[in-house]
Amino acid sequence: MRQPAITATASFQALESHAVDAKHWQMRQLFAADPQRFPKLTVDAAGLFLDYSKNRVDATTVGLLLDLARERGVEAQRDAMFAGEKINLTEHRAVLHTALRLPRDKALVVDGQDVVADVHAVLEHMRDFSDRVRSGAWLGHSGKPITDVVNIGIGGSDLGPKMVCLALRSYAHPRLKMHFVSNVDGHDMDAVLEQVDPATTLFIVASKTFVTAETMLNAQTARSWFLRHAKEDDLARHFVAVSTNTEAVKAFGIDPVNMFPFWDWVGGRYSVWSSIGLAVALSVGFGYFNDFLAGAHAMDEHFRVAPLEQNMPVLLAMVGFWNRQFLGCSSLSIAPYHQDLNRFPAYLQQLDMESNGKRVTKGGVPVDVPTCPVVWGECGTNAQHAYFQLLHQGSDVTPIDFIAALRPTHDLPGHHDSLLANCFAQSEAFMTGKTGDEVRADLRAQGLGEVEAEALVPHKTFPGNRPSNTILMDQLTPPLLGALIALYEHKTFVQGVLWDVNSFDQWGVELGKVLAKNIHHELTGEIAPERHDSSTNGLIIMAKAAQHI
Ligand SMILES: O=P(O)(O)OC[C@H]1O[C@H](O)[C@H](O)[C@@H](O)[C@@H]1O
Repeated sequence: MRQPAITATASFQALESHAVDAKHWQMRQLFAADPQRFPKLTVDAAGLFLDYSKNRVDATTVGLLLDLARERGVEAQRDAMFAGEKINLTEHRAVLHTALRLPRDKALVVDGQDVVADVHAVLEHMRDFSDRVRSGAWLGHSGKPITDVVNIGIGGSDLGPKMVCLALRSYAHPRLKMHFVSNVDGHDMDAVLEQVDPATTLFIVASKTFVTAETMLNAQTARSWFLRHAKEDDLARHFVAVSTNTEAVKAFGIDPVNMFPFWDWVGGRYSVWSSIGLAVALSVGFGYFNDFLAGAHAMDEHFRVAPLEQNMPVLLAMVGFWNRQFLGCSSLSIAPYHQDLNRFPAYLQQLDMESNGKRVTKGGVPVDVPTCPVVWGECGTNAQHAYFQLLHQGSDVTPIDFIAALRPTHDLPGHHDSLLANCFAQSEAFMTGKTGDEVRADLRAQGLGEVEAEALVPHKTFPGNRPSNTILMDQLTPPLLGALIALYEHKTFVQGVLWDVNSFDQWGVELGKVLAKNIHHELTGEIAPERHDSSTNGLIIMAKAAQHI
């Protein structure tokens, strides 16, 4: 059913009127006026805690935002996704990453097929394989156990497994070193190959389509390198594939016995829960991988049944929408105060920006409001010493999601309190800021004269009133990491529903791929690069000239 333009809905218009004043509210005053603000604007789900009280919202704002969620059909569309309806309209596909984490005793029939049974059959294969590699029963061609695993994939076939392996570092198998090669830039592969021994290395070629140019070239390079040290017959002990494309896997020379399938209803950026997570299962073991799935399932169940007022993904999405729409925030910064979540901002970039980086509705007309903000970030406290300056005093307001674990997974004394102190202090500073009068008083107390003090006041003033969310968990465990990722998946889904975009295609990546193929022919062949604009022609000519030096 075609949705009306969002600006034409009654709830959006009610929000617009409310925002006239509300967007100027001072959070300092909101906190001072209501001692219950923290308990009112916080929520628990699946082991996670979300504090969204440091946003320019109150209970009325949240109520109006939830009216909008209802009017846009978030609940019905959520149910359609969970039921396996083909909500990815431009590709005529269901969207069922949630089915990848359904327990074995559930059933979900899509196109006459029980997908839960299919999922668990592949999970069994992953369990068996990962157990054998981890125990040392799976041997390389010279009879030695595997010591290094190289995941070759890009986008969703890289960011998920890489981020999760890093995040669950403290659960990793001591013998297995994980490597990830994604870039077509040979330096990426080169840096890994120089560290590994062909006799003890397992390559996972991970690609949903098994046609992605970067992955295919990297896989061929790995294969040629391997065959310089071993025989064709040895390949089966060192190369496995993860894909939906059995024919292409066979054509590459990987025995389908060593292939871990998944399905077209799993989007690349939602695929870490599928066999794309094989690297994770190898690193942390199948038991923890299962716990990771269970944590995501707990968040799924919360998202599916919790009333919108207590629904964490919905609240996170709606507050994000408020900031984007009414405060004009065009970017969102992710600040994990956990070094093991180092790759989480990069993971969220693909999840959010590839899903909702769209400008037309499902019906093909322009969305009449701004859509997905730019998502970016870095771990705290490092980020504080790099770009937090701009977040505190720059001319744009950038909301921040702080993410932290209350307890560390290391036992080094003295670090964790300092980390958390910084995390909480930053959200406090973004909210309260520091007024000119406060700066003035400080400077005078330090003994500065009036002229000198006045000259410094504007530079040392913090506007404050800058929004942030804080997401806390007990420890970064497999289930809580699963819940965290699922939280953001569903947040992305809800925002896609508001904007009425298809969050599950990514046509925007295609044009560059086609043009790169053309230019590649020109760089490597005799074709004169004169079909382009003068800039592109000029760059191609420079590259060709340099290669002939
Ligand atoms: O897994 P693959 O089929 O190799 O795709 C890898 C990636 O490349 C594509 O260009 C898409 O933009 C991503 O959504 C996808 O995750």
